[in-house]
Amino acid sequence: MSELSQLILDRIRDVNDYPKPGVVFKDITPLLADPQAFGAVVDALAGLFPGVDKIVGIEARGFILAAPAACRANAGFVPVRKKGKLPSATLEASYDLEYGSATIEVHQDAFEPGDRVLIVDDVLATGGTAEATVELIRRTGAEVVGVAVLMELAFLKGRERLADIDLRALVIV
Ligand SMILES: O=P(O)(O)OC[C@H]1O[C@H](OP(=O)(O)OP(=O)(O)O)[C@H](O)[C@@H]1O
Ligand SMILES: Nc1ncnc2[nH]cnc12
Repeated sequence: MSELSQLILDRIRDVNDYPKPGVVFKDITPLLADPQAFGAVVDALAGLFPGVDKIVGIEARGFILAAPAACRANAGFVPVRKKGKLPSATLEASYDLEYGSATIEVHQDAFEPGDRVLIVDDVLATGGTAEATVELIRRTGAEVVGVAVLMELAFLKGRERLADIDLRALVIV
């Protein structure tokens, strides 16, 4: 196992039965509290897909990783937010995730024509959130070059829902 993988795994805490019975929640707050680990993760995410124009972060935990990664990669940051939070005209998509359902939005004018876009999030579980985000970005006319996550929960098979996407995870459990 790589040094980075170990650094990450040692700083993600399992919380049983949160937010619902049966769910093992991957709590990234210990990792975020460690500046060396946080910095290494941001650097790694920013380096996975060189040359992207925009990095999209998904509210809320995705913002924590995607915004510094965008800065580091010299790319623009675009927020995908839960419904009702973006002030200008939006596109929206609804989806199910491991423990619920939600509707997300992006500003219609968030991308330039032909923008190459990377989606960054903390956890890929069922893949519902990432799949809906890919759909949203494609509807704007921009190109999704990949999805980069800190942690993939392989047993939930989210990767199968993103068959046409270059999906990279810093750790897979
Ligand atoms: O692969 P999926 O089953 O779709 O689950 C993954 C999503 O779930 C979490 O977000 P959540 O909606 O809990 O929002 P939060 O970031 O505000 O905690 C996580 O940050 C991912 O975005
Ligand atoms: N098990 C889990 N832990 C943390 N975030 C998640 N998002 C979806 N499933 C999750």
